Amino acid sequence: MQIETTALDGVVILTPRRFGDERGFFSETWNARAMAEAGLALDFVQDNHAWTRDAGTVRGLHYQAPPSAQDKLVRVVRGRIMDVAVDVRKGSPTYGQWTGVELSAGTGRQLLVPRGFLHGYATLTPDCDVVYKCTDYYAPRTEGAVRFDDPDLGIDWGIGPGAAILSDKDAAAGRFADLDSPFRYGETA
Ligand SMILES: Cc1cn([C@H]2C[C@H](O)[C@@H](COP(=O)(O)OP(=O)(O)O[C@H]3O[C@H](C)C(=O)[C@H](O)[C@H]3O)O2)c(=O)[nH]c1=O
Repeated sequence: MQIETTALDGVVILTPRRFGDERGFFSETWNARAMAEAGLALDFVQDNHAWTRDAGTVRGLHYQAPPSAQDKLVRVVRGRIMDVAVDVRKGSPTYGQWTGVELSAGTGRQLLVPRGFLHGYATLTPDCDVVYKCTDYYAPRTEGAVRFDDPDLGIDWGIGPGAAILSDKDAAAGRFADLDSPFRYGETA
């Protein structure tokens, strides 16, 4: 498994090895021992699968607050997305900064988004299947959300200037400047 760091400490790109042959390929997309050996021992308890019909759709930016904070391991099994993490750990030297990584079925790249980060993605193709593992269960009452197009964040989602397709919930999300993040840099609980 190849591991690449990003500008945000803790947000890492994982690319599992693919064994190709005349039939296609085989890949171990997650291996607890390999992750632990890489210092990424995470106890995932929930797998998610989101199918999105149209390109130009944005899901996010969301987090779940402690005690339901989630680390997420995101990958794409059909199509291509721009996967984005925003640092919302108070006291972090990269607080309010974002990183975007293209994930696709073609590359098999995965993004590890730890607790303490807002997460969202934009679909760059129609008919996108995104699957991701979480280290805590769904707890909607603990959810925090920020508008994907907040000017204070300045995220380039790779979907051009046209209106993004959003859920009503995401369209009503608040400003980053109004966020009272429950996360603090250096705290893991
Ligand atoms: C997240 C979630 C949702 N649901 C139900 C609740 C709603 O009836 C329906 C759609 O939920 P929502 O609109 O919150 O889905 P997304 O907009 O894709 O939300 C996700 O978007 C970004 C990318 C994230 O990282 C989070 O995992 C999550 O917030 O699925 C569940 O039953 N369990 C869950 O874990």
